[in-house]
Amino acid sequence: MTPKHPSESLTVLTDLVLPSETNPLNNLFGGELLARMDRAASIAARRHSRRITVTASVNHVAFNRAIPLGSVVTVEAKVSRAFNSSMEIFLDVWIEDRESGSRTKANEAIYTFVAVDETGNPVTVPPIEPQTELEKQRYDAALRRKQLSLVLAGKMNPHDATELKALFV
Ligand SMILES: CCCCCCCCCCCCCCCC(=O)SCCNC(=O)CCNC(=O)[C@H](O)C(C)(C)COP(=O)(O)OP(=O)(O)OC[C@H]1O[C@@H](n2cnc3c(N)ncnc32)[C@H](O)[C@@H]1OP(=O)(O)O
Repeated sequence: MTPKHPSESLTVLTDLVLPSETNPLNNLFGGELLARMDRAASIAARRHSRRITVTASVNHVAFNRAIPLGSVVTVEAKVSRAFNSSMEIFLDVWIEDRESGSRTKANEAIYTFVAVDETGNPVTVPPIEPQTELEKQRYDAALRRKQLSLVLAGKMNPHDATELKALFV
């Protein structure tokens, strides 16, 4: 399969925070943000694989900054690494200052999607070739994160997690 660049899967979703989407502190409800990120990641995974894709795991979410009611929120999703049938999607979440238009990073997350056929069986996806420095950093660390996710899910024996173990020796 011909390799693709992360930029080919770039997905940008911009939307407002409405009252029905907030918690009692008038900030964006965490589950609403998870859903927005899931939608963006799903589209990025489809753009990379051109297949049906399903969420296999939410590997990391950092709610670093509360997002107030009325904010303009942009979720950016890109495939950071493709394995056999699975893809790691890196998400960056930005909020926009109403007056200056400047953007502040609010959150980030990492999701794993798997490409499947019409019967739900995993299928192979194209490899990825990172271009920018950030894309290369995210690509390099992705195997470690995949192994951690599989170990935590009880799908990999920690003894086989070579990349993960290398962190501690
Ligand atoms: C009349 C209508 C007809 C319509 C017909 C057409 C449909 C029209 C399009 C609709 C589109 C809808 C899209 C909906 C999208 C959702 O709504 S997703 C909803 C939430 N997600 C789900 O329901 C997924 C449920 N889980 C699964 O289906 C299976 O567990 C999975 C994810 C396919 C994995 O299956 P598996 O048997 O574990 O397969 P396995 O070969 O062991 O693993 C596959 C890959 O996943 C990786 N993996 C598995 N678990 C993990 C983990 N925890 N962490 C990291 N990696 C993992 C493996 O390492 C492996 O990676 P590769 O080495 O191949 O790269």
